[in-house]
Amino acid sequence: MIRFEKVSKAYPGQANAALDTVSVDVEKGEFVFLVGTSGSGKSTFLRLVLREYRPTAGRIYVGGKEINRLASWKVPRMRRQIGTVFQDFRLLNNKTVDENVAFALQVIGRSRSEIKKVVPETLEMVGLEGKGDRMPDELSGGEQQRVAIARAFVNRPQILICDEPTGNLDPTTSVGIMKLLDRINRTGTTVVMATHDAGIVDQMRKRVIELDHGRVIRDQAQGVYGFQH
Ligand SMILES: Nc1ncnc2c1ncn2[C@@H]1O[C@H](COP(=O)(O)OP(=O)(O)OP(=O)(O)O)[C@@H](O)[C@H]1O
Repeated sequence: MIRFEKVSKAYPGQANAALDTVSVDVEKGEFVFLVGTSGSGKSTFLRLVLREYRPTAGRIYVGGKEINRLASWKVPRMRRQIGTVFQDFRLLNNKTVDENVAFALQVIGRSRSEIKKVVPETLEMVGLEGKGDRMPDELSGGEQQRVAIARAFVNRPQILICDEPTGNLDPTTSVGIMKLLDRINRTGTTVVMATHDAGIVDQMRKRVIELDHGRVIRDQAQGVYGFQH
């Protein structure tokens, strides 16, 4: 589903590459944690999958297509198969919960009748039934993140990319969010999640890819956060 072949990325004016000859293969339906100290390249990896940047060298395939060869006008369609969830939720604060989730479908041209059906279903799935009329600032952090996940998942993308989704949440709330991401993964969605949350990584026992100075230094099935050497 996601394949990096000897991918390097150097930002302009930076002496060291943010990613250095990274080769990784993520199969459809996998759940993968990306770990590593601050600045090790996790966000750069995720942004390359979204083609927010192009690599300096190497090839990236998403859903079998080499995304760097894709014409710019095809990029929005490619991104539709990828949902994104961030640490800071990124909700539209002047819109209700319903509107936030519906918006993701409106921009891809779904019909009003479909939106009316799918939005409540998705809110129920993330545990927010009955909260569609609330504004984001009337929700807890955990609930806001559930809205963000509903919005990311509402068009049933093949891939969910999460950049520190529990970074602003307390441990108990984080466990709830991880259960939800696990459920989404079980529907067949590939999940790639960058995190500093050792407790969660150790609990979930999923594949762990560790980056250090832009290089993959560990790729472990059913891994833990900090490997005992
Ligand atoms: N837009 C940019 N321009 C220049 N350098 C950048 C840019 N974005 C990231 N970098 C550099 O690339 C390297 C990797 O950064 P990246 O954000 O990918 O790390 P990270 O592992 O996600 O870190 P964190 O855990 O703090 O989010 C760092 O040295 C960073 O300073």
